[in-house]
Amino acid sequence: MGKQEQNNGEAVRLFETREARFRGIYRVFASTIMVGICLIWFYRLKNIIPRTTGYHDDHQPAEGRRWAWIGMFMAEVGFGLYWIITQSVRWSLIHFYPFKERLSNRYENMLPGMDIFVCTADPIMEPPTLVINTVLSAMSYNYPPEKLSVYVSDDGGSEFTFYSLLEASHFSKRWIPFCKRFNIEPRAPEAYFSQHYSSSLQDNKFAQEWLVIKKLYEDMKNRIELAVEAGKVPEEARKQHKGFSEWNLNIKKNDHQPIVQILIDGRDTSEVNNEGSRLPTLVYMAREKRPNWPHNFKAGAMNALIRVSSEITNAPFILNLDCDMYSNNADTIQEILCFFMDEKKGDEFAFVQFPQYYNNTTKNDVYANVCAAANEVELAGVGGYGAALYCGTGCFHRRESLSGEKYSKGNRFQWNTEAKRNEGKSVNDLEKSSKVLASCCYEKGTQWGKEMGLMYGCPVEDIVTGLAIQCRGWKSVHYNAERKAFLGVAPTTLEVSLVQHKRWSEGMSQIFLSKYCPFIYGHGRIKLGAQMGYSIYLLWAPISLPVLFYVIVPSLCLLKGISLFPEVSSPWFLPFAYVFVAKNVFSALEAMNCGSTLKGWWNLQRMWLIRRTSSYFIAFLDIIKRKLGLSETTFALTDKVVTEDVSKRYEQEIMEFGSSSLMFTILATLALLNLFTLVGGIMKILMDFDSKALEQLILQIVLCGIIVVVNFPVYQALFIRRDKGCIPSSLMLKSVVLASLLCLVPLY
Ligand SMILES: O=c1ccn([C@@H]2O[C@H](COP(=O)(O)OP(=O)(O)O[C@H]3O[C@H](CO)[C@@H](O)[C@H](O)[C@H]3O)[C@@H](O)[C@H]2O)c(=O)[nH]1
Ligand SMILES: [Mn+2]
Repeated sequence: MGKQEQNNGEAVRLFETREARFRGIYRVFASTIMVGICLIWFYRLKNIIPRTTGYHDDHQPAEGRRWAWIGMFMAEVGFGLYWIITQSVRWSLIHFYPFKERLSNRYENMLPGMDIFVCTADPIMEPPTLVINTVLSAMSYNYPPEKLSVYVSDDGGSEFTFYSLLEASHFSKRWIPFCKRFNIEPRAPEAYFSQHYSSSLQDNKFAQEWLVIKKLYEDMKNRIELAVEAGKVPEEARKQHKGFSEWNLNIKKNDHQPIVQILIDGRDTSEVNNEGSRLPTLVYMAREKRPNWPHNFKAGAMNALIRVSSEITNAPFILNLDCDMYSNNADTIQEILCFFMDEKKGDEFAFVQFPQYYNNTTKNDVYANVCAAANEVELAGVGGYGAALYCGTGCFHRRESLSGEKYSKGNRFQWNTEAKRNEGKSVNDLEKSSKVLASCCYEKGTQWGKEMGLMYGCPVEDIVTGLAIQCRGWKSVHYNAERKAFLGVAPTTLEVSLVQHKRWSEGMSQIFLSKYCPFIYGHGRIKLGAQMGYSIYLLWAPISLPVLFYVIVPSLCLLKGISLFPEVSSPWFLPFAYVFVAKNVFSALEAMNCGSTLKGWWNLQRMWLIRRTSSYFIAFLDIIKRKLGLSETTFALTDKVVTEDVSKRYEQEIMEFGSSSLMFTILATLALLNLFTLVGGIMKILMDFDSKALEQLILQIVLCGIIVVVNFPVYQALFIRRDKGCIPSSLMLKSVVLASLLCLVPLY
């Protein structure tokens, strides 16, 4: 390598990009589907006022059929256009590969500072032990500790979170040297100790140490859990740190003064770990909250963190983590610096986003949390246009771009390779000046939340902020590392998963309808492919409408004997069959190529249907309400703790219903409707011995049949299961009544 470096005269790149394989073949294949879609549209248009010949000549309700037909056409136009949009990301897929050895050779002693932000919001839904696991994994990166700082934002304003951080700061003195000496992974103790067992240890010295550290961890965990249970931090711990005095006033989650406490001051050379090497800085922050000040949820927390960290360490790079996501690879920082520090392209990059993976996914991923193809194809594809989406966690930012600066060509960034020293300022001084930055009124009259920092007013602050950064001229990277860089906690019940998707789809479609619509705001600023790529996500909510139509109307028409598709013997049958089969076979192959199982793909199809008909549809209604000024932005936090009963069912991949939310009513009603119409429709044909009808209705029977098969777990939860996760009988009654009423709707 060194030789080549000399020969070329110019520096060797720190990363490379590679085009995905088989792109040519894919383009041909995609074109055939496009032809199929056009044929379908043409067929619908050509037959828009259907001739009244053939089957049901005299008694087929013509008007009803006409409207159903127009609806089908519109739904298919919707699907087709959406499909076209999803092609943007597959058309020119690019992958990134960093060379971290080259980075180490070249910049060993010139590495920049790194500030790591961890957000938490509620000590019950996000237990303090979860938070400190993330914090400990971040503190033990293979990175010079004097350049590393971890900031925790606690929107719960909880003494217990503070207490557990204090405990973690002590434990880190043993944990970090242990991690580094034996080079263990992952460096979140909970995950590490649950994956490795002492019996498998070969090395004696390691085994001894292992047992000691494990004991230390468990003792610490017990102390924290006991304190939470007792509702009181032990007195002797309270005496250890002045910071506890902040809670003397008996503060409330949504009403308290700003709190900033530096638990470990990285400048302090006496703050050393067990082996005498330095420790990373560790800061606790709970920004000021007052009932009449909007706090803007996570975006508000992140902006306060940006300011507070600029006062204390001001590192040029920032890693943003949610408290439920630990680092799974201790070398990640070196890898992403290959992008940022590349001599040729590095200065363009605002952020590097890693895909979200989880440490609690089951084999077939029953709630389709991972969606391998989305990570490896779709998100990577948008990244191929230089516009990877910012997904809120597992993302490394350049401080300038996150704070709102525009990109300007030729602007070469010089950063201090030493962390900000703040000579002469004591910890107390720093805490005092930081508190001002974390107060409610600090942002008044500033650009924070608009042009600076993360943007306010949207439940997906991350996506809209990333888009705004790109529209200021920056590029971003989607990097799917070979060893997963971060692992988070995925929802383990259907309801939590649907609530999360509702927040996402609502937030994203809000962006589409706002001035930040990628086709308008992004026009001329980001590539057309990137605008389309964004829209795959921003159109989640409206795509629920054609899906709902397709799930309800063809089935109802089947029951009434109204044919909406060409008959089997007609040549027009072919485009329908081809598009449907080819698209699904391809998506299954793509998913399996990305590491999903066939059953995992099947589960994804089910979740696809469930989300679109429930979460996305309700989100769509809420967006309309919001446009009419009837509702405000909220952020429904996802619960990270479940009872043992529930988590057992999750392990067994049994779907968890068990509550009577509106989403489940919709879901059960649609499932029953399709069951009724399928049975009713087939019986009618059989009783009439009507082979012509069978031929005309076969596609509807297939469609309805597939919906029924997909919904199998719903019927199980309605009629067969008796555990706590089944559908309550009140909801069952409600949905039976609703589905029957729908079946009675006359179609004239
Ligand atoms: O008022 C709030 C609400 C949330 N959070 C934090 O935001 C993070 C994400 O919340 P979570 O309930 O876990 O939501 P998810 O759906 O898992 O989050 C995904 O979607 C969010 C946008 O909707 C992004 O912000 C997240 O990074 C992304 O992981 C967590 O660390 C929370 O502690 C706050 O700090 N303050
Ligand atoms: Mn989360």
